[in-house]
Amino acid sequence: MTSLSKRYGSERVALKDINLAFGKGLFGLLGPNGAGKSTLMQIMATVMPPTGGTVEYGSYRIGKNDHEIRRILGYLPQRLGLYDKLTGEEFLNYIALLKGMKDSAARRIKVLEMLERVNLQDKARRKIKTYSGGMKQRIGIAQALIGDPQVMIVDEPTAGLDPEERIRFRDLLEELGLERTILISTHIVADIETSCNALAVMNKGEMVYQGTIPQLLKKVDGKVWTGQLEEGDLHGLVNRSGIVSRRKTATGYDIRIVADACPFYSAIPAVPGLEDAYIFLTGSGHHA
Ligand SMILES: Nc1ncnc2c1ncn2[C@@H]1O[C@H](COP(=O)(O)OP(=O)(O)OP(=O)(O)O)[C@@H](O)[C@H]1O
Repeated sequence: MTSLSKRYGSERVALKDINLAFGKGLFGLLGPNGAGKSTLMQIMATVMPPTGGTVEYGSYRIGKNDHEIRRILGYLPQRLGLYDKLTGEEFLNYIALLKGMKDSAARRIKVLEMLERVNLQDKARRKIKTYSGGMKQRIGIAQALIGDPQVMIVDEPTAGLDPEERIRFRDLLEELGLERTILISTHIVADIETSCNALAVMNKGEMVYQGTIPQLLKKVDGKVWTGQLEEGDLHGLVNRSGIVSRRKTATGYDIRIVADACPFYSAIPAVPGLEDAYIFLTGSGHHA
């Protein structure tokens, strides 16, 4: 994508001059709420036109070849309207029909294959309203997979999932990423830390980083500190938006913070992690 931009009305700029490229595998799009991730994904999924710039899938271009693009694309939006009264199997059958699979026998085979792929074959005949959050997300992935897309766009898929479901879902995406391009957006660093090699970080409509995780970690080398602060000293801290974590102790706080120089007298350098780099780029730390 080249020089992509999006304005809502005349005032709100949701995307500013975004340039991004990706190949096969899992690609993470990380950013705080309101960064513009959903806007970017909706444009990529041909759901909404950009105000400027271009998006290309090989030789196809958004706005010109939308029909062709939709055939190679699977999309799981942030809020997928699921038909609660349908069973998982009925829902997938309906989506397959919408995607143009007219032959009912072929459709049935496809639906069963998808249910197995996301490990919901045992729940196929249960109504979606009885599904857990994780199961709903997996049926969401199954619907996106019908048509065997080369590219999948998955918007904040782990929101509202418990830790166990989150890991299971991450494993599923990792497996699916072996065969195709998957773009996954999240504001939770742990969602992409172990599974994505390449990532982009967005903040306030701008792309503030694009590259690999090891390259990103190098940016914060020597800038991460840990130490204890007395209760009253916390508010005197200059770079509070750099606070990565803050844990209350009997006498004050255990602090982890990103700062160019030693932020307080007892702070010692720490080995950087992705969360530190994310706070460094977006300044979305725990404002004390
Ligand atoms: N339909 C809309 N009309 C006006 N402004 C919008 C619209 N949709 C999004 N925005 C604004 O555009 C900006 C980017 O929103 P977007 O939903 O793309 O961010 P996000 O990174 O996906 O965050 P979230 O995870 O909270 O959805 C925000 O300031 C948001 O308020």
